[in-house]
Amino acid sequence: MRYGHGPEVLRDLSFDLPRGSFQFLTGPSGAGKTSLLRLIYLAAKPSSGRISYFGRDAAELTRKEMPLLRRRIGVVFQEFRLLNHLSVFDNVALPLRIAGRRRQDYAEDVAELLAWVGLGEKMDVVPATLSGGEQQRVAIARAVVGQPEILIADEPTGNVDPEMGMRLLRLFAELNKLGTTIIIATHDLSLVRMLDAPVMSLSNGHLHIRAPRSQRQAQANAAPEEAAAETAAMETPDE
Ligand SMILES: Nc1ncnc2c1ncn2[C@@H]1O[C@H](COP(=O)(O)OP(=O)(O)OP(=O)(O)O)[C@@H](O)[C@H]1O
Repeated sequence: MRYGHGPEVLRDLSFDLPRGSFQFLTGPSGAGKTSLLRLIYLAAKPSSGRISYFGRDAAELTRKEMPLLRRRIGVVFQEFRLLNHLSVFDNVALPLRIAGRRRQDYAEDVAELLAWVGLGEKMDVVPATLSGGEQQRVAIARAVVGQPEILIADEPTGNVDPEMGMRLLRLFAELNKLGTTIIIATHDLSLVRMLDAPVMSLSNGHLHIRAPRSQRQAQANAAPEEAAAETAAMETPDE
């Protein structure tokens, strides 16, 4: 991927996000994490190469199919993208309304989710009156409320304290247990260590994927020398 005639920001990437998997995406600032998430969300097109979704080549999706596909994906953007003419409650309920659900059927779920992210008292205010961390939690609640098939989150805990960060990670882990495929970009390695998940690591536009901790430990027990060599080869500057 390149922007305009600029240099390649991502190159030689090839990977699958297996259905129901959970992965972290890490890498230094400017490594291309947001660009990769934008490709995955189909908000940007690869300059060359192919992305396929649920077995379909993304380039072949029609104008009608694209919004339908996006409804199956929940996204937490770095800049939140909340609607300021709607209350916090209505921002979170928006994906359900778009999906044709009735207010009386979802009101309780939305209120419960907002209470879980610590915003039970702020349901009726507009997002502009909230702090950055509170707005981030509204964006997260909106992304997860419809139990999307895929959740893409760009630094979803960037503006909250460590305790809330762990709470949000638990929310993502619960969603993953219900079957949602999750990819979370983060600089926060303490978050990464909390889950036994694979870590996709970007550096200078290249990607490498580190297996989950338990898998690496099992390998180390089975073949200690090979595992040590592999670990040395995969060591990255951010861990
Ligand atoms: N709209 C754009 N136009 C031109 N170049 C861009 C644009 N967006 C990003 N870039 C460049 O692409 C590279 C990767 O940026 P990207 O935002 O994907 O990195 P990142 O890993 O998400 O960084 P951070 O952790 O700081 O958010 C950077 O060199 C950046 O300058």
